[in-house]
Amino acid sequence: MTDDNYLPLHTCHVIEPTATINRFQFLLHFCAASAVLYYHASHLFFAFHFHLVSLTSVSLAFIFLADVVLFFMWLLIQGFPYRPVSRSVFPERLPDDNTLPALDIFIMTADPDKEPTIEVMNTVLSVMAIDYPSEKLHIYLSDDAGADVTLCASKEAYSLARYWVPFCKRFGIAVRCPEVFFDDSKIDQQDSDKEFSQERQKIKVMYDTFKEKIKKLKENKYSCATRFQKTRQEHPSQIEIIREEESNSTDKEDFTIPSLVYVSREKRIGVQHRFKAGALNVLLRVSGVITNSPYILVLDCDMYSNDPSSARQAMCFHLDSKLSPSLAFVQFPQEFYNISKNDIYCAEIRQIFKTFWLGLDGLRGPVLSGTNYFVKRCTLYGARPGGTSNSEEKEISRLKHKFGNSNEFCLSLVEKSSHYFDEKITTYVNPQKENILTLASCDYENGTQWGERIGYLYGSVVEDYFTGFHLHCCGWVSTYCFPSKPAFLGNVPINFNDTLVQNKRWNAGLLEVALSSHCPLIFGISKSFNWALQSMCYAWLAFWSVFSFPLLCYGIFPQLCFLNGISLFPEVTSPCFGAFVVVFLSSCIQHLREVFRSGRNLTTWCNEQRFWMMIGLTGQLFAIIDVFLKLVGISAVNFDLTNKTADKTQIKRYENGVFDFEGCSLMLLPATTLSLLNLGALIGGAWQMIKFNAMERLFTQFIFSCFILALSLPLIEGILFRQDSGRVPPRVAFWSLVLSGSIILFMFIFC
Ligand SMILES: O=c1ccn([C@@H]2O[C@H](COP(=O)(O)OP(=O)(O)O[C@H]3O[C@H](CO)[C@@H](O)[C@H](O)[C@H]3O)[C@@H](O)[C@H]2O)c(=O)[nH]1
Ligand SMILES: [Mn+2]
Repeated sequence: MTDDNYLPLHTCHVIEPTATINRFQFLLHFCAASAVLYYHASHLFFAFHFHLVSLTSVSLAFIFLADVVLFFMWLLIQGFPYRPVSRSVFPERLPDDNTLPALDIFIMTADPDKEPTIEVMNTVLSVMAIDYPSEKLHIYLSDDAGADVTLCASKEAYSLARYWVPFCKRFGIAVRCPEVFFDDSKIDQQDSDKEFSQERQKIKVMYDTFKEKIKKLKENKYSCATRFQKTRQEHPSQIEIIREEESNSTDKEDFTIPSLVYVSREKRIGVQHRFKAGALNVLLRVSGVITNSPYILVLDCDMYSNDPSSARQAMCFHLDSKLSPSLAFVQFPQEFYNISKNDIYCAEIRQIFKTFWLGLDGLRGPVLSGTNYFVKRCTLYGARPGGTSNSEEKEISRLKHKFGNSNEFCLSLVEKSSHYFDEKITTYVNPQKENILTLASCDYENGTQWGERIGYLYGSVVEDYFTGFHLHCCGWVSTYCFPSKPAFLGNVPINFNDTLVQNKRWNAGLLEVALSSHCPLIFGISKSFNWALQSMCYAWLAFWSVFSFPLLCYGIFPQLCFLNGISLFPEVTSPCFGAFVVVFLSSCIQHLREVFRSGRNLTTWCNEQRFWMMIGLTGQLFAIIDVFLKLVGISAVNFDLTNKTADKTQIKRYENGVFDFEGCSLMLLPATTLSLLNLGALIGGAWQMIKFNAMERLFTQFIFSCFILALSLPLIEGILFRQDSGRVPPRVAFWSLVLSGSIILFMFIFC
């Protein structure tokens, strides 16, 4: 092919005029925010001059500190809007199928109660049927619970796949997750093709039987022979290669189906198992000796494949000869199937997936996001971009030092494809089982570099962010593939407590990285301009939880001052007031522009403002406490699994956009207390404002309190007016009433 008729596999362009407007807005906001900081600083100086300790001076001090933190975070966030890009891919230009690389798919599950087996199996079936040569696809299911039901269900799923996969490929089914396909409510067209309808009916019966079997498995009526006495916390490693039987070939038509490997690593009480990162590292090793595909797709168990062409889309980047030598992974957005129209918990994570990652894509690439990414295997083994390894690095004894004492695994590092798997005849030569089981044992990693330099990194419960950051630091880049049809769809928590627990984990994990030796502020910031911006973005995420500090300050001091008729902000008629208005409006407009650009509306804007406030005062605050407790050695930060089940009342409340606080712990207390305090201050302050005719002086604080009240309405309602089980738990309501009441009383008595 000559250069003239070379057709690119993908294109990329900067999103304009957004990028230019963003830069202009930066200048405007910078000036106004500096003026506000100057105003606060000078007032603080005068206040301290007159009274060292008074409500006014203390409040001004905290508001000043809060603004400094906000300003710092605002500076860090500037990398995201600097150069947003959008990409297109052309999978039809890929070389023919037999030159496509092999792909291992990792699916992670950890608890059959919180993660319904049928959903996990739907994920498995959906990826088995993707549009990619079956003999080049290998699916690995990691089961951290070591649950028999998952193993048995996998075998059942495999049997079903022998019909499901050919059916999908023959009729070119658009969504290859059986549950979605057979969900009658989602079928929009009456298909007249008789053969198709007959086949569909036949497979539907099979699928229903399959579901029935799994239900029985769960009820223990249907048993599957087990060899071990197992519990979730303690079980030996177990690996089963579920593969195609040579017989029965008449049913299978011309299609082979991908292999499925069930992996449950060893677990022992008292031994750290490193959560998802630990499970991923086991899969890396086990798959290394079985199939050793050069690319890996990682999926959470609830993320089914919604577009069978996703692997080919990803290959448009990985197979581009220019980009490929430095490309570590292709990230797809996380999108969700069970989000309600209201999306009160902002589960869409719009800002991350619809704005920030587009921005990072224009720098060195998006953050590794846990699921929906296609990573190049060797990058996880510590390889450097474009680097050729010297012969020393290929010496098995040296490799063992880093990678552990397995001949098989170390051989897999130097050989292109594993000797256990013969690609031509697509059957496994049965690997020596003992050797593979060792790779999944608790002790294998002792004394090796796994988790520190190799594989997924330990040390943070956001193993994805941490590992991706490490890859970027090693010089790799990533790309963001955001097709209009969602490539994968997952499940979001639909009550406030689950959302809170999830957000707390993310924030704690990010803060762990911020406080580690890998702090993005130190790491890599001086390499180049793009790198500096990229590191700032990483740092913004790492320090995300510090937003709780300005939120606490703004939730306490303006209210206390308003209650006492003290003014914290300039009068409406003063020229300084303008700077405050510009800062406030500019940040609102920036946010609104983002929301509209993501195809969302004013409701999303309100929801995000409210959610930001609520999480800042709960999840983020407790994340800081969690990390602090870890630092002083009192407790560890845990990976609390997100619940993926819900009952009917919960679903109904969620669909109706009603906040569901059921099950919330005292973690909710700061948010509820401050919302009541704001309500009290608003009433008391407004009364004072009228009585002393201080409209002009206190107007800003009045408006500010009204704004907070509007944001905190669901909390107020949940404490004071609701009776259903989704209200704020009585224990939390009681304590927040006591606390906010005492603060207000204290103010009346002593100030
Ligand atoms: O010890 C564990 C804990 C979790 N998981 C699996 O990890 C996945 C993600 O867990 P989930 O509870 O669904 O967490 P989320 O908060 O929804 O996950 C987000 O955040 C995680 C980091 O905290 C990332 O790993 C995920 O990919 C990302 O979707 C699930 O498939 C789990 O089965 C394990 O395999 N072992
Ligand atoms: Mn999840």
